Amino acid sequence: MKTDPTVNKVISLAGYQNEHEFSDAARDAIYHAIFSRRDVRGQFLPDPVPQEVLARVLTAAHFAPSVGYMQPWSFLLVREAETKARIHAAFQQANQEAAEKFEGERQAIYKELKLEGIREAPINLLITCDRDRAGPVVIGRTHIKAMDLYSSVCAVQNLWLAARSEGLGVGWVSIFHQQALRDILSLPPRIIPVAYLCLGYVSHFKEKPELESAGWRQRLPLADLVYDGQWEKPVEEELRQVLSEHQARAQEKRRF
Ligand SMILES: Cc1cc2c(cc1C)N(C[C@H](O)[C@H](O)[C@H](O)COP(=O)(O)O)c1[nH]c(=O)[nH]c(=O)c1N2
Repeated sequence: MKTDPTVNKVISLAGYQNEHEFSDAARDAIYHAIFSRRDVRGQFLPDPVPQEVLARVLTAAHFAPSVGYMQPWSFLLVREAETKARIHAAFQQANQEAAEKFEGERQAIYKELKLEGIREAPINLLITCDRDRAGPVVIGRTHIKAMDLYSSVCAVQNLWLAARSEGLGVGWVSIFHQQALRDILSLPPRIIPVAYLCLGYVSHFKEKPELESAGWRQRLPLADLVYDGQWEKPVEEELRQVLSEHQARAQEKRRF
């Protein structure tokens, strides 16, 4: 393989665009994980998750980017049935309150949705953010304090994708009063409960987001969300078409 410095491209029969890109198979695997990842609520199997597998997905989470390399996350494993039952009761209370926010047919659909797998998933995992992990001044967080929270969310996404590649489902449950999680899991005040996740092997991964299948909400057209230099100024038609085509390919699980 050779690099043509004038165009900064690798010239090779293998069809690589540049010397840093993954092989086709590796790249396909990354996109496959992204497009086939699902929020899992109702398909958990009781099969135990081997420690090796759990260690791999937690390591993936720990290698997420973080503001000022703060690594504000911790990973609180919840595996005892009794603690899960308390968490589930907290969910049920909050979920009842949430259902009341919708009216008529919308409320009926809401009540039909299964929005957690707390008791069925063998592992529940709380990913947190320690707002004091790296002292009062953190590179990149001086003006926007929420950057540490965003960093913990990056860890969540790493774990979610790694889990998909392991055949493990992940479901995010956020229908809680934060104080309930704090009380049940003894979190000190500086610790923010960022993501309560249900984790385990699954009978199957659904093709589409469950909220899409339930008619709650559809995936938005990407081309309408990409702007050109100014808020809501559309990009050129050619790029809009390429974006639409890629969204269709992703939805139909065709190769990129
Ligand atoms: C911050 C956050 C919080 C929640 C979620 C996600 C995220 C990112 N999601 C999952 C959400 O409904 C799901 O991601 C979308 O419906 C899209 O589906 P897929 O994840 O693509 O399957 C989610 N799902 C659920 O059943 N109960 C919940 O409380 C939550 N909470």
